[in-house]
Order: sequence, then C-alpha cells, then structure tokens
Amino acid sequence: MSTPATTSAAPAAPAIAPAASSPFMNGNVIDGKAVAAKIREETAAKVAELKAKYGKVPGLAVVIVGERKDSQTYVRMKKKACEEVGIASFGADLPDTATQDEVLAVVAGFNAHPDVHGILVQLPLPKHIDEQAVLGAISVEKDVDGFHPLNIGRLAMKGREPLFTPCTPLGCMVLLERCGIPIKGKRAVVVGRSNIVGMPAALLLNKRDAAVTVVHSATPKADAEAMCRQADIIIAAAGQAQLVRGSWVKPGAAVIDVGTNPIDDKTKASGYRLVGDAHFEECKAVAGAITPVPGGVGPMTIAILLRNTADSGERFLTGTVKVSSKPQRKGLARLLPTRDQLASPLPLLAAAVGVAAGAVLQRATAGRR
Ligand SMILES: Nc1nc(=O)c2c([nH]1)NC[C@@H]1CN(c3ccc(C(=O)N[C@@H](CCC(=O)O)C(=O)O)cc3)C=[N+]21
Repeated sequence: MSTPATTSAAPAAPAIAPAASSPFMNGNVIDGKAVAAKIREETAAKVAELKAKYGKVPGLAVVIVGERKDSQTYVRMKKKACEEVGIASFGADLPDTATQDEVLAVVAGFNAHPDVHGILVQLPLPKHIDEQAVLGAISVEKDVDGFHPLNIGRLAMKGREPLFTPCTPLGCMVLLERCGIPIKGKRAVVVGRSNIVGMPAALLLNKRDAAVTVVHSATPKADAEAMCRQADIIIAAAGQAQLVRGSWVKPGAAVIDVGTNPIDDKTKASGYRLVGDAHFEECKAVAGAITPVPGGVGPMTIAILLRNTADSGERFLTGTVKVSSKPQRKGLARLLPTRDQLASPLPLLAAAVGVAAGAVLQRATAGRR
C-alpha cells in the first residue's frame, strides 16, 4: 500500500519486518478474519463432538434492550455466527421502554433455562437501566461476556482463573498468540480503561506476564505518546478515531486496534467508513504487526464469544458446573459464603454485594415467578 500524504509527523522509518511470520499475517498486517475463522472452525468441531456425545448443543441467549441500530446489527451477526457453528441461539428483544425489573426477569429466566449455557446482554443499555445490576444478575456460570464482578475479580487475581474472560480482550491475546508475538516479559501499553475492553485487557496482559501501563483520558497526550513509544505491544481501545499516530509506535512493535469509529467518507455509498483508534497507514509503516479495521479485532470478538459459549456448554453437559444456574440457597444460607467464595476473598466481597442485590431482586420479581 502507498503511504498517503498526511498532516502528521509520521516517522521516516523503513518498513519493519513482521515480528513473526505466521499464516495469519500478510506482511505485517494481522488477518483477524482468518484467525477468527480458525477459532470458529475449532468451536464447530467442539460443538459437533458435544452433540454426538450428549445429544445436546451449547446455547447462547442474547438480550437486547432498545432499538439502537448498531446493537441490532451486532446481535444479528452474533445469531448468524451461532448458527454457523451449531450453537443454539435464544433471544429477547425488549423495547426502549422496558423497566429494569423486566430486564432482570428476562435474565432470571435465562439463568434458569437448562438449554442456555451463555447469556449476553448487549451493551450499552438504555440510560434508565442500571447496567451494574443487570450484569451482576447474570449467573456467573453463564457469563460468556466475562463482565460479572466475580469473573473480573478472578481475572485480576494471581492464582485465580475466571470462568470466562471478556471476548474482545481475549480476542486481542489470541491474535498475538496465533501470530507468534510474545507477551511474557514484554512491555504493553493499553490506551483506554473502559470496563469492557481497556481494563480487562490490562488485567489479561498482566496475567500473561507483560509489564502493563494504562493511559487514558486524564493522561497528557505527550505522556501517552512517550509511554506508547516504549511498548512492545500497544492495545488501542480509547474510542477515539486515529488517536495513536505513527510517531507513538516503537519500530517493530505490535499494534492491536480495538476501535471501530465511523468517519465521513464521501467516496462510500454509505457516506462513512470505519477507522480504528490507531492511524493505520502511519502505524503500519512502523509496526512489526498491526490489526486493520475492519477485519482485525472485530471478527475475533464474535469468534471468542462462540468459543466461550461452547466451553460453557461443555462444562454444563459434562457436569463440571450445575445445570440449574445456581443452587438455590434459601434464608440465612444465602448469607454464608460458598466454598469457592471462601477460597477467593475479593470475589467474596463482590458476592456479598450480590447477595444484598439478590435479596432486593427476589422481592422485586417475586410477583412474576
Ligand atoms: N455485551 C456486549 N458484548 C459485546 O461483545 C459487545 C457489546 N455488548 N456491545 C457492542 C460491542 C461491539 N462488538 C463488536 C462485535 C463485532 C464487531 C465486528 O465484527 N466488526 C467487523 C466490522 C463490522 C462492520 O463492518 O460493521 C470488523 O471489525 O471487521 C465489532 C464490534 C461487540 N460488542
């Protein structure tokens, strides 16, 4: 590709050899679609195996509240992807006007549904709905998005493993791994600290033994740039179009771009095109490996969701977790920690909050059940 004339001070660095040669790279560009296709293929094989052994397939429930067009597109893509690998898909479409209790009741229904092994509540939720309450109500054993506080808590802790790891950050790690890019002992900078990408990405990199720095909206840009320039791996997840410039990238570093920002493009019929949080052409000229947008991290998010769902189905069907989402703990027993919770104190704290919320929830939805 030619380097476009841009206004920025792109370094005059020569093209750097890819950090690793991999069947999933074209030059230094990581083919996220190809890695995702491979993960889906592996997932389809697992689903077929479970079906042959147990006569059942993993099931994913997707809950969508409101009429956001982008959310509807993503949900449609997820359902189609489920079909392709043989995962059963369930859904609930609630109107913008749905109350929090209605959303919680839908989640409770899927928590109890024996053929549903994964539950995803599409984000963002309408403003009048408490996201924390809804995500916390998803059975931790069905939390395929990995957003439940118990799963995040375990991701943060040494010697603990979450049941599920958030799909987009895990997709970033799988891209690095399948392209032969080392993480252990390397310097990583995560640009952005959102709950769904930046923060869990930083926790995951830390778990994989990288030295991790997080920069964000309160970091002076010059500092963010200087820290990025030290990084072997940059994860760009700021939600700002083309924030990471070529001058931010150390020659040979890997740039994993999580952004999907629509920008005006009069040459497209739609009037826009998607760009990442990194300036692709500038960064590509310096990086050892870089993900494009689209065709990079995006397809991995869905592939990992399918893989998480298949893993969950496997745990349920093999009896590694209980089929009814949570053993019903009545009365005072609910206040006592479970054995698992006793083994990890931080999630215990989260669980204590959960018990309180659960008590409120039970009262709130008692009339419905
Ligand atoms: N609970 C929850 N879990 C999510 O995982 C979740 C969510 N809420 N809310 C919205 C974001 C966004 N998201 C994407 C999924 C696929 C692509 C994807 O496949 N993108 C294609 C391009 C698609 C296009 O062209 O529009 C690509 O990058 O190649 C992008 C973004 C999942 N999300």
